[in-house]
Amino acid sequence: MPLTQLAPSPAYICPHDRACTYLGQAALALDMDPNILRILEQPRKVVTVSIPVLLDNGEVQVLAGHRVQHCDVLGPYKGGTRYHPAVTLQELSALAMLMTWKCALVGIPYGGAKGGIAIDPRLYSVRELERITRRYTSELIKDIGPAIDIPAPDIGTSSQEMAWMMDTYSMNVGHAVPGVVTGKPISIGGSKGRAMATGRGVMITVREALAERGQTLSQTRIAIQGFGKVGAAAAALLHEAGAKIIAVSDVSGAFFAENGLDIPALEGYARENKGSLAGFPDAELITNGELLALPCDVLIPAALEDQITEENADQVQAQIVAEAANAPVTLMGDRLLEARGVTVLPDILANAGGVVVSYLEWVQGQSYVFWDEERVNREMEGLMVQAYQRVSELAQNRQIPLRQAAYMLGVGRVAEALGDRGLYP
Ligand SMILES: NC(=O)c1ccc[n+]([C@@H]2O[C@H](COP(=O)([O-])OP(=O)(O)OC[C@H]3O[C@@H](n4cnc5c(N)ncnc54)[C@H](OP(=O)(O)O)[C@@H]3O)[C@@H](O)[C@H]2O)c1
Ligand SMILES: N[C@@H](CCC(=O)O)C(=O)O
Repeated sequence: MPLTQLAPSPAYICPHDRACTYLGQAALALDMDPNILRILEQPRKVVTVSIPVLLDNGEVQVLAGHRVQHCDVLGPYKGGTRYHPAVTLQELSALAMLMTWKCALVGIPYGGAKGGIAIDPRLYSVRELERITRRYTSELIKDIGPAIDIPAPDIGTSSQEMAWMMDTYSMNVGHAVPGVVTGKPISIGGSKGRAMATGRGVMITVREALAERGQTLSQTRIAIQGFGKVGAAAAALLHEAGAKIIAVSDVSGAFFAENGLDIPALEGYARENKGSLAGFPDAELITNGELLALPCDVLIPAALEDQITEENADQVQAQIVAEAANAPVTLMGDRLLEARGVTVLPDILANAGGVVVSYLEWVQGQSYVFWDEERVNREMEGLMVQAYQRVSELAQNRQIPLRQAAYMLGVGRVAEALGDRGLYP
């Protein structure tokens, strides 16, 4: 297919087609060999396994577990494991591709992957979740490993699932293999700083974007959708840096305070309330949709995909949208924001702090040396600032959006490596 046929079209709406559209744009701008493009459009391996799980009531439920491995040209596949009812192979395929560009953009030697199971983890007991995770890991035993594919947390999973995965893998091979997952507890080789890493990376990219406009985080008004591992960490660090967090949300709704929320109070409330913000008293309850349209300087979607679309992009009042979530803006939403002059900090840049510290965790584990948190944060900040500056410089030189610049850098690095390794082994 000629490259010109891959120009963006509103018909490309599903997550995988959207990812391919951005890839196609980058390929055109890079004048990339069409054979390389054909290879990069498809995942290299898609694994679906059957997971029979014994429920606490004695019934057996059979779940489908997936792992999509997009590209391992630069190193082992890398990416999160998602437990969420909306998980589909097509979604994982798009998210795996994003991981490839993300790792390449920040210059870490990984490819891209994503795995998941279409369940709502809140409907299962801890023991059921353990059985699901262990069986999922056993079924994937030949497809994961420190030199093959290294899972990490994503929506609905945490350091606990990573500990079960590490233990199951280790039992299968007969010795402890901490490097098979990242985002694991510190007691079994996790890294200091990993829990806050994605939120810290978001804070750093927002800070850099503001600095380019001659602004600082202090008193900047920020709305954050999602108060999970990423959203809550971003809120805490931005609040600490002096920003005014005027709204945060979870599935129960959004919580707004014109003069700024008390983020430590929200964190404490969520901790006491099984992670939920439902019923938080010291804020006005609004909807997640209303949060996206609040007058603010920076909007941070940190929950699910497809939150800013052609339906609501016109209502966004922020001047900067920082994609803490993966793919929170649809293709048409992105075009509308761009047309209105809103700066979008793309997911593969803005949320890369998590995988950067995953890499640092893996490096520490491989070398049996563990760093203090200050060192981890410093190393991560160096890679994030460097990536931001390269993306911003290319965007300014070419007069293109930051997303296109980020894709050109990420895709370009992978394409170069693919060409150097040889296309037709
Ligand atoms: N974890 C990482 O290291 C990492 C790194 C890079 C990117 N990301 C991306 O960041 C995003 C969030 O991941 P996470 O790890 O923070 O997941 P998480 O810990 O499971 O948190 C997800 C958050 O989103 C909220 N949410 C879910 N559905 C929602 C809805 N319909 N409307 C509003 N809020 C909703 C959840 O609320 P409830 O708690 O009430 O369900 C929760 O606050 C994902 O796109 C993920 O791929 C994660
Ligand atoms: N799930 C996260 C983290 C991946 C990792 O650390 O491997 C992401 O989307 O970037």
